[in-house]
Amino acid sequence: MAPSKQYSEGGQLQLMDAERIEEEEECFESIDKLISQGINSGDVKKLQDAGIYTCNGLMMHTKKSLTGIKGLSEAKVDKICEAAEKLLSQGFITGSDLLIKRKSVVRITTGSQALDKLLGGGIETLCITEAFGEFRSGKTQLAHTLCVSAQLPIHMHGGNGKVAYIDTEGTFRPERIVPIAERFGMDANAVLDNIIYARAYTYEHQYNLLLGLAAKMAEEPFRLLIVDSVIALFRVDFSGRGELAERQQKLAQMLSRLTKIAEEFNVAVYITNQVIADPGGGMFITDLKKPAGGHVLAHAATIRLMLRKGKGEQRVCKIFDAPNLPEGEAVFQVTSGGIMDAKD
Ligand SMILES: Nc1ncnc2c1ncn2[C@@H]1O[C@H](COP(=O)(O)OP(=O)(O)OP(=O)(O)O)[C@@H](O)[C@H]1O
Repeated sequence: MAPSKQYSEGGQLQLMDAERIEEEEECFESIDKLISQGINSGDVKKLQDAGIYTCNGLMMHTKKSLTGIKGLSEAKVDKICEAAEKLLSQGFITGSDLLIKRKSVVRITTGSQALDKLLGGGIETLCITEAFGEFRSGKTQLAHTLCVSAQLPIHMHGGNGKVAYIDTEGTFRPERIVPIAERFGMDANAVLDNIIYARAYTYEHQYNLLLGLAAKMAEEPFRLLIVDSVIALFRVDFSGRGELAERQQKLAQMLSRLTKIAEEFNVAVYITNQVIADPGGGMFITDLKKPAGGHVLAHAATIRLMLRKGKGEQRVCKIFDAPNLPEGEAVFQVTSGGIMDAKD
């Protein structure tokens, strides 16, 4: 079996058997397994061509959307879903079983202990974390740091996995990865090789990139997906009040896709968002800002972080909304080595 990469104690990439990675990454059932349940390989191929690579992912589609795939009749879809149900147990589970399932959550360090503490350990897999704030508030720098820390071994508070980066504003800088990797004692070239990057130019392109990602995530161990920024293209491609309803509907579809990726592949999804003026914010406070994307984004993001500038290179992160984190703030700093604790 071909060797693949893993990290040593010092965080350097090492070679390890692909077999071991597979053992660790059995969090989903490959779509190929449907063949053992009597589904013919031609139909499995049709599912793959439609971007469905796992049985878990299949169960996240409605029958209506599956019958929309060319060559799949209603009867075939029924048979496929029945076969997938046999492979997965998708019904009710007990609270204790859910607690065991939640143990698979990985928390990826942000590079700052203060910020990690605020987040209960770091950026979580299985959900969407949104960071919003004004320009230069550190959203993209946090994304760059996570690109590296997601590759650290678990015992170093990393995710031991690859990273996918969708850039809608052209702000990703591979050269920033180099000093950040060095700071964590990792080989910068290997770290860059483990990041797959795509620049999106339209909201449709952004959505199609997500569909294509399923194939890659089913093949290799990914632990982090970044979309920086999730909303920018929607704000360009839909203009005015007249298109707002359609924009929100398409945004909801995109966010639903992100949630499904997080759950299907045990991946942390980190998205950045812009802020807009909040005219209804209050009579006495001028210059009040709120996150863009309205209720649709508010409901999709599990953990919402508000970033703002502090003194000098310091930045402040406030928990804006999170189901299981107490309210609080943490001060951190942007440095050439990425996000770090603030030095007073
Ligand atoms: N190499 C570096 N060393 C130290 N600080 C840096 C470095 N690179 C960027 N920064 C800091 O990070 C800030 C930019 O932060 P970032 O790009 O994350 O902002 P953002 O919140 O994503 O804003 P925008 O909405 O404009 O993309 C810069 O203003 C600078 O203060």
